Amino acid sequence: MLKIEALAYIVAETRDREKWRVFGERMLGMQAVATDDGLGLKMDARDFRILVVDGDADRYFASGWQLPDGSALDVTIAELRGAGIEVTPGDAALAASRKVERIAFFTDPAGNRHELVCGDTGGSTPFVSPIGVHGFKTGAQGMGHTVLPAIPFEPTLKLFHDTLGMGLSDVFNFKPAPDAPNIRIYFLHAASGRHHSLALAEMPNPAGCVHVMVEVDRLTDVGRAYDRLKAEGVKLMATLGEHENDRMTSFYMMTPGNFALEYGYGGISVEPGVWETTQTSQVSIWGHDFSVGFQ
Ligand SMILES: Cc1ccc(O)c(O)c1CC[C@@H]1C(=O)CC[C@]2(C)C(=O)CC[C@@H]12
Ligand SMILES: [Fe+2]
Repeated sequence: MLKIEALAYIVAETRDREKWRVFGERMLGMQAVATDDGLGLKMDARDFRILVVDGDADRYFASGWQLPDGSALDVTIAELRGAGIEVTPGDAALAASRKVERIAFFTDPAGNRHELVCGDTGGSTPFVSPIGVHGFKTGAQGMGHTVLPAIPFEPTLKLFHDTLGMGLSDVFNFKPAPDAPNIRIYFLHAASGRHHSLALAEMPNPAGCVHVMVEVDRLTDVGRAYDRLKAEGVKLMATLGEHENDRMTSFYMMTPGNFALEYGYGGISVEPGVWETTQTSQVSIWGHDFSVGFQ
């Protein structure tokens, strides 16, 4: 049974918090806040949606998944254990770090760390962007989506689709070159109906994440962010474009965590249990030139 509501937060590890602070405020337009054990980037009333903690590498660390309450968390833990996944209850220090009532974590077959959480113990001060971004589209649909490396693909998909019950919104058999083998990218929704909260990509990634997507509530703020790239010295990974599957208008940039971030507007929602899986035939209906990322 699908209990996961949304991607609540992501955690990155860093050797240089200051780089993330400048990137978060000046490039993304989020609010930097000091937390007990890291740097938080605030996108809405929640204390943070991106948490940056100290580590010995600059990479993605974990995905935080929202459960509605403690009993949903217990059920989800039991389902994972029933499928042979080892789940560890988090202690009070970990719950305090993430500002949640309860937390448990597990590693998927591809080696990605996931945190299951319920309850928000942080504050609820309104979001005010330091550079005038109007707002991020979060709420019940969470902070956005994450695309994780998924090799081996089948058991990783099985965990999220069969065991956790996330719905398959769209499947993509991506051909990087005309004669190259297919790379599967499968897009999964949670209960709140964001077109995808998670995508599993059949490709390795040394930083632990292919990209994270955040959505603003005005197209103007995507355009303004695009304009800021050069001044902030941020590397463009894909030009502006609109995806065929979720109709998101976005561009991609590199983060201080060595994974990409998609900054978008206007993605569609799906109705869980009703939506029938689509098969996308192209990355985008216009734009999204990924070749710039390799220059
Ligand atoms: C195809 C697609 C639909 C909706 C999305 O939100 C979305 O991020 C994507 C693109 C996924 C994918 C990626 O992130 C890594 C680089 C990829 C493999 C490409 O080179 C094209 C498609 C890209
Ligand atoms: Fe994306």
